[in-house]
Amino acid sequence: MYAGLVKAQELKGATGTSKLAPADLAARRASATPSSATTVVTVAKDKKPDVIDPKVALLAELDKEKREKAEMERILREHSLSLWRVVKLQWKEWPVLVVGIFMGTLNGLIWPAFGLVISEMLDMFKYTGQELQDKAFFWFMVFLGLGLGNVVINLFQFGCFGIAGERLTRRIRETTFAAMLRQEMGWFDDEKHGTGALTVQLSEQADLIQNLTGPNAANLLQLVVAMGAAIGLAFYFSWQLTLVVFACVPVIALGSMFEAKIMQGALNKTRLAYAEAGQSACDAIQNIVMVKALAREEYFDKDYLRRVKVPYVAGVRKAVIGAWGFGFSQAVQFWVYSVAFYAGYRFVEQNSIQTGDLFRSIFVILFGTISFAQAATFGGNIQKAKVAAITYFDLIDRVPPIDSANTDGLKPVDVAGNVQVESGTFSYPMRPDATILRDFNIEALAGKTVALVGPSGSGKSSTLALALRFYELQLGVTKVEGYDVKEWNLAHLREQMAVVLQDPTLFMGTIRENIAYGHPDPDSVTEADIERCARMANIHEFIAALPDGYATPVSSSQLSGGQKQRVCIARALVRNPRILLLDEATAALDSQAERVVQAALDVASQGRTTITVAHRLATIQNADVIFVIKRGHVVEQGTHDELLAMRGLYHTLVQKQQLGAAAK
Ligand SMILES: Nc1ncnc2c1ncn2[C@@H]1O[C@H](COP(=O)(O)OP(=O)(O)OP(=O)(O)O)[C@@H](O)[C@H]1O
Repeated sequence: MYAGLVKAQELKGATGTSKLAPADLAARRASATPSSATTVVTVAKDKKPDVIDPKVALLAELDKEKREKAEMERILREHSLSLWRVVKLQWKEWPVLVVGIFMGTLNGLIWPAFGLVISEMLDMFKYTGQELQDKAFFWFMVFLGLGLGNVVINLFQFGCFGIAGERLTRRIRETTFAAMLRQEMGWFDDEKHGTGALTVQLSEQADLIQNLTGPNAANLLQLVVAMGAAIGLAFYFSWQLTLVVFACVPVIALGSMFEAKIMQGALNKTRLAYAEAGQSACDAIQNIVMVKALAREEYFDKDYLRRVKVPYVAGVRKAVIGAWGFGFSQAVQFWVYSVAFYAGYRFVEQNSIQTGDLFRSIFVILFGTISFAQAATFGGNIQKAKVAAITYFDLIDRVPPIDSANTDGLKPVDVAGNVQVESGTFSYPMRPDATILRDFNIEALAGKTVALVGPSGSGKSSTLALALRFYELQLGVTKVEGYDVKEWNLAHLREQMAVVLQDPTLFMGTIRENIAYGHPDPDSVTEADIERCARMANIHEFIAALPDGYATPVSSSQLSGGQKQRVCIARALVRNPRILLLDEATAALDSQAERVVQAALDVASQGRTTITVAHRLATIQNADVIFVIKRGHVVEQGTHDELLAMRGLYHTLVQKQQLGAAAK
């Protein structure tokens, strides 16, 4: 009774935490010790689901944008991008690119040429009768031809650059993924290379790099050619007038920049103001009980309306400023023409240029700008594209210290399965200051079953990772079959081993595929092999009873944890490994599934070296040698009986488990 009251009060005290902002609550949960975590979870159950504060979310988003920008700037500062390498990336597509470049050049010429044609065409009105009719028909045909040319040119220009771009994307994705898979485990431990970051890199990087190539390159080419041709022709017809127009360019550029700046500032203000209004609504909804109890619905409604007015005003301001800005930047263009025409008139008056050249020059610039404007959609985000290209080249250039693409190294045959770690000192690359194993020695003789036991975090799983050469010792040596693992051919080393982990990992595909790809050459695995391994893993009957048998996709088969684990054991067996590594293979299962899986594992370990990590000591009693590990050091070793007789750590662990079992 008393205990119950204390507990009730503890819970009440804990409800105070509900006052915390959601972010704080989340942070507390994340850092909570197991016992305090339980309390917080209880509180969370009683509480309404956390509402994400829109202002906090927006500030976090703005902060993220700021950090991403800073990181981008850092990458751009510290690395240089060789444009030549980007060009070489597209090398293979040169036939389509040549066509695309040719068409892009023509496309850039089309509008300045049109300007020229118009100015020439105006000339025809000085003719009359048949002559005028002939000229009119001629220009009719010219425009028709220009239209048709436009269709063909655009088709080939964008088609070719588009195809080249898509091929490039595919190649970048393939090479990126291959480069990722090639990296050592330590690389994956870095939070920069977490699953989320890598999948985003895989999906976005190629598209971003395309901004430096593909259709964007087509646009850039068109833009350069259009401007080049327009300026060249304009200069040719009247250099004086062209210089006058040039003098106005900074005004046009300033107009556009001014507009963009004001719009961005207004946009950020509106976003923040909306977020603040949202925060008030969010507060009211989160505390709806109190709002209703106080009958303050109207008050909160008015408060919300008052707050929404701020972003409304900001929005209207933005629209008006935007309209002014747009109008102004358009007007500037006309003002430039007015200056040009007036200057033109003065030049004609002074006889410095002919009227015909004045028109040619003005029309060429006028229509050249149209092409420029069309192509100015080009850009995407060049900065982001450059960062993506730098990151891509960095990744594909990186030669990992433990390189799974390296085909060198020893390939011993007739491996018996001896494993040793001698005087090992080890820390993980991402935590070099934390020594995980110290003066660590274990030996697993061929065909024997060796167990690693000890408190959580003592370094048992790390030992298996060393045998697989996922990581390397800083001091000492890990040997397989008497050879340092560093001397082995990496793929061949791992082919000698199979791993069964605590959480069964099955991949997309059928049960058959999931078993077969355990083999180094999955295509060579026969139906009989698969069935034999499934029988040994004690899962054949179950699979055979499924409507599609081994062809059942694992996603739809709804396998239980124990069944999945047995499929994993079959997959391990199909490799016919000399060394079987079991890392808490039955720990996630209930006792009935554990028995079945344990029986499968007992069969699987026959005739091969087995190194097993286990918390449940009952499962490793029959091991040939048990190593008891404490804080990265082997403190006891021997058989179950020998260790019990020592009355040391192993004895204590067994006693604890027996007590635990008895208590249950
Ligand atoms: N990839 C990693 N990077 C950095 N530290 C790691 C990594 N993996 C494990 N560790 C740390 O190494 C120590 C030993 O971990 P290991 O998994 O080998 O212990 P364990 O004895 O198998 O523990 P458990 O029984 O709980 O699985 C732990 O402190 C763990 O936090």
